[in-house]
Amino acid sequence: MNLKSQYASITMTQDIFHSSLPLHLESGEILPEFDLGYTTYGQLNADKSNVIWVIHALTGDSNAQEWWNGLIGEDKFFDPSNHFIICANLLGSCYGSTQPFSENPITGKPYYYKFPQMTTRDLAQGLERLRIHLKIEYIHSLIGGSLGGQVGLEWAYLLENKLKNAIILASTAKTKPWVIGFNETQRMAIESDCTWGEFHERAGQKGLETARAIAMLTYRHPLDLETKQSDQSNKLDDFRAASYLRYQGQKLAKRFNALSYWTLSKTMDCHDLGRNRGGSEEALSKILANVLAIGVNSDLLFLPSESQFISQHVSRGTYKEISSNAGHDAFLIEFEQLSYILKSFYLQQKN
Ligand SMILES: CC(=O)SCCNC(=O)CCNC(=O)[C@H](O)C(C)(C)COP(=O)(O)OP(=O)(O)OC[C@H]1O[C@@H](n2cnc3c(N)ncnc32)[C@H](O)[C@@H]1OP(=O)(O)O
Ligand SMILES: N[C@@H](CCO)C(=O)O
Repeated sequence: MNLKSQYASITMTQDIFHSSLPLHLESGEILPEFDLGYTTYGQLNADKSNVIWVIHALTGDSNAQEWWNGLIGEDKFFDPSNHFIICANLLGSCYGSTQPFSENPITGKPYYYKFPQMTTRDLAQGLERLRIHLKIEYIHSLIGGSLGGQVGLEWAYLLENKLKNAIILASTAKTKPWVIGFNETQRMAIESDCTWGEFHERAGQKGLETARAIAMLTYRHPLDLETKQSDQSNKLDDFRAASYLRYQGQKLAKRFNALSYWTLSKTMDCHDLGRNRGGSEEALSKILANVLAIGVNSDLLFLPSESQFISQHVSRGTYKEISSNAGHDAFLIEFEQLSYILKSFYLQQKN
């Protein structure tokens, strides 16, 4: 299906890939079949060398040109006039891919709370199926931040020499207890919603609001809130920071569901590139692609040292840092710095 692009000259397609073959998950469970919603921008060039594969973060979707609009689009760093850009909605997420509200073909009913646990390795396997389906033999660059970076690392490991560059932003080779702890507080918020356990798409939505409010405090830096959410008058209540977090919670709950959120946060928790591969250092050293690991100086969730670790242990690694008060989410916001970092990374390869 072709959709009308906001740019008349650029081709944009949106489709759903259906895999009728089972996906054997790391947990030992099996997903009998699955869908992946995906979007492409631009066209594959004659020598099939211009594929840019974007991997979204926790609550993103496949419309990469919308949520990464400072990086992807006409005259942006990744320009669909030159690149064939693909982004697929990750397994477990609710934007066109198989997720807890999808029908389990074995029972004929939605999975709901019995949706299998998925790892970032499983999610990468899902993307690999789509790559094969699209007959893409070579990926010029994959790029992803946070959860998208975790999946990106797993996929870079699997792709071996089918990938030239992996750009991993604000992410990690193995999820630290700090992040698992924050994710657990968010799941506790969801569990405390009295509708959690019910069998409908709004189950746990109030809890999801609280979960997102907690998460926002890990995606921002205290200085960011200080700058944007300080109150001018001598207030005793109704602080801006409070309404900001409530608003952010409501905003997410309108577009996401608690079961997908739960599933993907569990996926993030058990991310470990080195599992059954001799540890993180060993696994990183086996990645054949050039790896650009980008940290954010104010990231309180995935620390810059975790991105440095990635760059130090892959065989061809570069580390760059975004300087920002925005915190973790700077990778979704600081487009100018990001474009500059990417430009210097690709230039360095030519020399
Ligand atoms: C269908 C879809 O949307 S698909 C998925 C799109 N999202 C993704 O892909 C996930 C990645 N993106 C993100 O996480 C975010 O969009 C980011 C990080 C890029 C930017 O976050 P934002 O929420 O836009 O930025 P910020 O933290 O500055 O908050 C601004 C919002 O808070 C509101 N706000 C700011 N201060 C306050 C306050 N004191 N009280 C209430 N609301 C406030 C603003 O009005 C604004 O609202 P809006 O989003 O309705 O315009
Ligand atoms: N803000 C990101 C999560 C942090 O990487 C998202 O909502 O996808």
